[in-house]
Amino acid sequence: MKMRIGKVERLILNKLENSKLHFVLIDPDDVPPKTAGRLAALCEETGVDAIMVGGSTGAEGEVLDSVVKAIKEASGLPVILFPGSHGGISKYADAIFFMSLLNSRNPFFITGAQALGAFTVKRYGLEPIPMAYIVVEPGETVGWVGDAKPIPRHKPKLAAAYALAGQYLGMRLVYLEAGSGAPEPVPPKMVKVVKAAIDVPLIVGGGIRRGEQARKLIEAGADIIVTGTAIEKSSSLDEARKKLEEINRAIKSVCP
Ligand SMILES: CC(C)=CCC/C(C)=C/CC/C(C)=C/CC/C(C)=C/COP(=O)(O)OP(=O)(O)O
Ligand SMILES: O=P(O)(O)OC[C@@H](O)CO
Ligand SMILES: [Mg+2]
Repeated sequence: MKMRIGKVERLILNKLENSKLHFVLIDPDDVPPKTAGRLAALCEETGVDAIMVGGSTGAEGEVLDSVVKAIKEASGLPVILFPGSHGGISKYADAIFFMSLLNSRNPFFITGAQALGAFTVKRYGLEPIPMAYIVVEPGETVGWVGDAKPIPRHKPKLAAAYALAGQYLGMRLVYLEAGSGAPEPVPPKMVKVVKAAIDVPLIVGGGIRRGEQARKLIEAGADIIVTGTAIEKSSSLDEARKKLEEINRAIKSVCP
């Protein structure tokens, strides 16, 4: 049997040779297809590297499909599913973060949803990208829904231990999540300690609203920054453009 790295993962790895990356999360529960398409086009224009689609609640079925389709029609960016369960799978996407919430108390979020979704991913020909998902305080909706035991903000070594365990289990990405809409992002000190422990790329998301925060996280060792709320909640497309430009500039200003 030959295990192959897929197209989207290869693209991410190639891009990481030259710069740090910015992914934007669109939640189909909050953003209708037309707006999702407009935001995706804006993301492409301003230099965002990929679009993630998902949500803890309600991002399933027709609602999910129509948002993924609208994004694919409006932009050439890779669309990566960010599922809250096996319900969050759409055949119109390019890839899926095949994630395990390593610090959940509930086996459903560690291996259960994955088993229930595995054959759907295969049938749709989606590219699975194995990812260790670690929820840090406060964790917000995903911490509650995913029944996480959130990593205390002042215990970076605990996060590093989960991250390294994820790598040793074969996961090719690590995602540190403070929770969508968190008042503060994951502490840069924690990012630094996690990065020093692992060899796979590190994604950081949750509560990142300003370029300055993104820059500090990148300087601490993040490879990919995820923003959702900051873009989603912009009052107009013009505001969203300014936000995207501010955060992209901050991310790309740090040399790899
Ligand atoms: C790989 C497969 C098939 C399933 C994985 C299932 C797992 C492990 C999910 C982890 C737990 C979970 C509920 C993740 C959801 C992550 C996500 C899409 C967060 C987006 O933000 P929201 O939590 O929707 O925030 P708001 O409600 O504030 O928008
Ligand atoms: O909405 P925000 O706070 O940007 O968080 C994005 C992402 O990390 C959620 O999974
Ligand atoms: Mg949501």
